[in-house]
Amino acid sequence: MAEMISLEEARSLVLSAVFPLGEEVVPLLESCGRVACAPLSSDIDISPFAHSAMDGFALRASQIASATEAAPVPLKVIAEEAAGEVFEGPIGEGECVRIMTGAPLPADADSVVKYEIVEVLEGDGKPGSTVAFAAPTERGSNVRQAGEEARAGDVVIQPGDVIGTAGVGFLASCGILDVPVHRRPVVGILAIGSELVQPPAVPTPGKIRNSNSYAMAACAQAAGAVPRVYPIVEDTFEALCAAITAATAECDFVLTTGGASNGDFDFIKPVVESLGTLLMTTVNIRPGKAQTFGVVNDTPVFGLPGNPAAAYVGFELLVRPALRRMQGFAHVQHMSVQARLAKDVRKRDPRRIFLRSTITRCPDGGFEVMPDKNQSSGLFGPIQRSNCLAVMPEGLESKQTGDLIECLLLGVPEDLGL
Ligand SMILES: Nc1nc2c(c(=O)[nH]1)N[C@H]1C(S)=C(S)[C@@H](COP(=O)(O)OP(=O)(O)OC[C@H]3O[C@@H](n4cnc5c(N)ncnc54)[C@H](O)[C@@H]3O)O[C@H]1N2
Ligand code: MOO
Repeated sequence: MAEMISLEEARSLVLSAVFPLGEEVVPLLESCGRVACAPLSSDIDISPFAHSAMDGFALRASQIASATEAAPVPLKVIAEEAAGEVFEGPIGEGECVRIMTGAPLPADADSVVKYEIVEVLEGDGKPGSTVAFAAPTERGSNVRQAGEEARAGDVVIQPGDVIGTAGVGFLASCGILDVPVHRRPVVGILAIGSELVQPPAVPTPGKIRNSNSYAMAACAQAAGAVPRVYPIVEDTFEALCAAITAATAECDFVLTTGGASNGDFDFIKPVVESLGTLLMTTVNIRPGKAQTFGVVNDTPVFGLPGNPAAAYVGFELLVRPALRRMQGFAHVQHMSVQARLAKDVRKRDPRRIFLRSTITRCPDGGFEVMPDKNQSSGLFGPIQRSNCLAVMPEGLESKQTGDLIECLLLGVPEDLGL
């Protein structure tokens, strides 16, 4: 096993060890944002019948083919048809039917002319009135055909499609209220560290509050997974072995923070190695080069570093893609854009550096990015204040104000304020 690997190698290693989970059937509303895992088809044509797209008059285009401003064609209104009603009668040569949007097109009609361009000659435009048409219309005008969107039996959502908000409506029109989707992974979250106390307890000297478990649970939830937070694990080989054994038996994916480096009390690497297969220990990124990954009890185990920012970055770059892959998503990485740096960045570490930063849109339509002044790997605050990670590539090349830099967007554009 190579000691330090690139982010790309690490990501493909992690992704090759995880697979889309099996099916669960969820109520339609809960399927939004989930990935379908079976073909879904409609039981009826959509729409079920040809209907009017306008409030107007239903007729045959041939009836008003000769209509001009100078010689409008008058027609008698013989009936009115509202949405939900069906007009079954014939429409004679000199006749038309007043029709509302959504009402079925009468069998004898092939077009609808909207109110606005029809003149009422006699009456109020309702049955018994006479209306005049001053221009011809095209056959099929203002008519939505039966089965325009789908025919009964057509597959409307394919396996692998992400069901969006409109997809929920589409499935409702198909009569589907129970949707088979890929299961969300249950992610066991374990904070390792004898120095940790559980909030809200006030730490005694030498102790700190366990904030990572909360952040990682939030990250897992934001990635679509179901977090299961376990008690703090003390820094001993035996305690960690027991905790990992239990969590791998109960979860689809296990995540730890801390104990990932080479200190005297860092046990995640030896524990994964002794219980299963250790696949990775170190990635060429900052913050967070200590990134352990392996498989125990057929369950992926990811050991993130203990420093909060290092754990966060490791999660977003390596764990989130795995959790998305397990839910069947084809796209597993954050979107990135190029932005102009708002200040000089000196590079003193050859690792690829992910700067906690704020990206904004410039008046010219481009983007500008300002790295937070505090890039300590021990802090959550700068990440809370940021909306992206600006990426300084491997090597020691610094960047100047105005240079373009890749930025990974952390969240949806509305939340990012872009
Ligand atoms: N000799 C070396 N020492 C260290 C190296 C190195 O290469 N050589 N790497 C440093 C880097 S980089 C990192 S990152 C850390 C990663 O180490 P660990 O994963 O073993 O992290 P810990 O030592 O357990 O903790 C680091 C730091 O974070 C605090 N922490 C831990 N867990 C939590 C939690 N759940 N909530 C809040 N804060 C937490 C912990 O108290 C420490 O302050 O190693 C460096 N050392
Ligand atoms: O892995 Mo560390 O985050 O550079 O402190």
